[in-house]
Amino acid sequence: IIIPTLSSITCPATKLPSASVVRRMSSVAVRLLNQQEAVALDQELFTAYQFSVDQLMELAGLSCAHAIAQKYPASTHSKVLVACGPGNNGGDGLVCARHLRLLDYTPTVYYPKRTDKPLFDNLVRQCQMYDIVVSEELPTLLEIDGEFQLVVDAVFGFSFKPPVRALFLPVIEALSRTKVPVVSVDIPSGWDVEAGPPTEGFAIAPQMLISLTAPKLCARSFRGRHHSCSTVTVCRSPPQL
Ligand SMILES: NC(=O)C1=CN([C@@H]2O[C@H](COP(=O)(O)OP(=O)(O)OC[C@H]3O[C@@H](n4cnc5c(N)ncnc54)[C@H](O)[C@@H]3O)[C@@H](O)[C@H]2O)[C@H](O)CC1
Ligand SMILES: [K+]
Repeated sequence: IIIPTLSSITCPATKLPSASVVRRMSSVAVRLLNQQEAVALDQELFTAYQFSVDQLMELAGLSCAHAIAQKYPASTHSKVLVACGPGNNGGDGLVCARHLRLLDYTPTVYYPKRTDKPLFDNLVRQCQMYDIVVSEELPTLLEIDGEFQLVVDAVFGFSFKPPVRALFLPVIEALSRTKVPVVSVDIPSGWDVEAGPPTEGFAIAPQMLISLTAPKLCARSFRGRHHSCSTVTVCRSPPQL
């Protein structure tokens, strides 16, 4: 298996407007990463490049918030539910919520399984300092549909291994059934990182996918409207925020 290094990934002009463009570009410029490659690339950022997890997470969450603001302005989509999982994808969600708040949104964070590490404690604290409610209670489907205008799916990223464990089944079901547009961070949660959506049970169908660093193989199955690729950590050109 050839693990791509940062220098071997050809970065497109930072934004990929639609899934069809991603698929067309995949043969030309964008390598869709398998799970092992995604993990290896992340490790390379931590080791060879000596980025800290805090740095990468801040960039990931910041670029997600700005990508969201481009497609779903606060004037029409201010009430946002941010669903955060137990790993770094959830951390991206916590950072994203904070930056959405700074962009005039009113995010609420659903965070059912806190990670007992200072980084995550601090991210929660920062959300609370920005008056963001962080809750372990999942709003009902009626509440999501009635009270929110956008959902950010930051439950699972590239380390997810199916099937979804019990604690997270309700959120995956709610995000699959809601009428509110869903924006998935890096991977639509519950999807196999390579094979795509599950063939049984509930499958999230996001309207927007924000791929971090490089799209993963499951992006081939993305049928939503907006595919944004945040390459801030690997491209020389500045992010289009
Ligand atoms: N490269 C970048 O630009 C950066 C990406 N980041 C984000 O980090 C995630 C990957 O994070 P990681 O902690 O490795 O994994 P996940 O968030 O996907 O989740 C791991 C977490 O989930 C649990 N889990 C796994 N499978 C299941 C399951 N079937 N049911 C329930 N729970 C499950 C597992 O036990 C862990 O607790 C990447 O996608 C980006 O979003 C970073 O921010 C750094 C920069
Ligand atoms: K996700």
